[in-house]
Amino acid sequence: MKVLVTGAGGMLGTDIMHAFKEHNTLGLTKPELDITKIDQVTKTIGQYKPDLVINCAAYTKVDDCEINKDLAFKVNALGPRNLAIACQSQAAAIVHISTDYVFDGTANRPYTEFDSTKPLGVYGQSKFAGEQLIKSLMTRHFIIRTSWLYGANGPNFVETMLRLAKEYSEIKVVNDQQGSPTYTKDLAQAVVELIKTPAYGLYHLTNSGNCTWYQFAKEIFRIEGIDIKVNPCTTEAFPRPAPRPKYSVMENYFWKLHGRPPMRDYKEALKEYLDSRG
Ligand SMILES: NC(=O)C1=CN([C@@H]2O[C@H](COP(=O)(O)OP(=O)(O)OC[C@H]3O[C@@H](n4cnc5c(N)ncnc54)[C@H](O)[C@@H]3O)[C@@H](O)[C@H]2O)C=CC1
Repeated sequence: MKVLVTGAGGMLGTDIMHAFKEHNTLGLTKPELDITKIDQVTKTIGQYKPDLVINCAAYTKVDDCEINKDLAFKVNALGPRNLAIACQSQAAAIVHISTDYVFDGTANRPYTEFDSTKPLGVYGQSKFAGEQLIKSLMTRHFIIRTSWLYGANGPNFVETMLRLAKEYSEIKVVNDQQGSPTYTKDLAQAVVELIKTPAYGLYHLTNSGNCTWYQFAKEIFRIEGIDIKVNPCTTEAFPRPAPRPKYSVMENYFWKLHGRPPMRDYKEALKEYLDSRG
């Protein structure tokens, strides 16, 4: 299968490239293909003629999106639209990555793919607009909502905690936001499995289990044997420009209905990630 990966230099994009190395895969970074430029997108996809495009490109700085609203919608909504138009005209399928931030976090049980969305901030709004544009412009789409990503190839929460532990003997971490940390390597492997069938549609895909950021930090330090005092705090005590959902655990319901075993527990995935850092 001929595959084209956008945002191939990003955290998930790099692991997607590894996972798809058995395929005939071309990865393009932002300087090589800017998804906001419709002419570039249609030309590149028209020339390469992929069977599948995997869109890992996004404007992911959640707080910056609040200030740079136009850029957020350009990259996260019009970018996927451009890809959808080009894919549709070349009869290519698309995998598009979306986010738990499409939810407002007021649920008291894991969100399924059937639940209503209500993004709280610009990032979530722009990502949701991207989902809608893809859905309305092409049928052969896999839209994957994932959450709390970490992996070898980008700044992430795990690396931030390990850095802070070198600088401080005591830190505070938010304990009233709950989600499912997900290892980019596991997500990339799940994408490999998913695209084997034409079971198009919307999927929630995360590692199993859930925690607060505070509990996630405690688990990182436990596995690493790091002695640091971690104090739980509220979101209000740690103000950020963009609002975050308090609860964004997602049931991987369609994945389950599709007959797939749950992705492994986040603690097991986290241990493998930490061990791989040496
Ligand atoms: N990091 C996280 O915790 C989560 C991420 N996601 C989604 O997962 C996907 C991958 O995210 P990450 O790998 O973490 O992000 P990342 O920021 O590491 O990678 C995104 C890549 O997109 C590229 N990019 C930005 N604007 C572009 C443009 N106009 N054209 C082409 N490329 C462009 C960047 O250069 C970067 O390499 C994104 O769709 C993101 O919204 C979803 C949930 C959680």
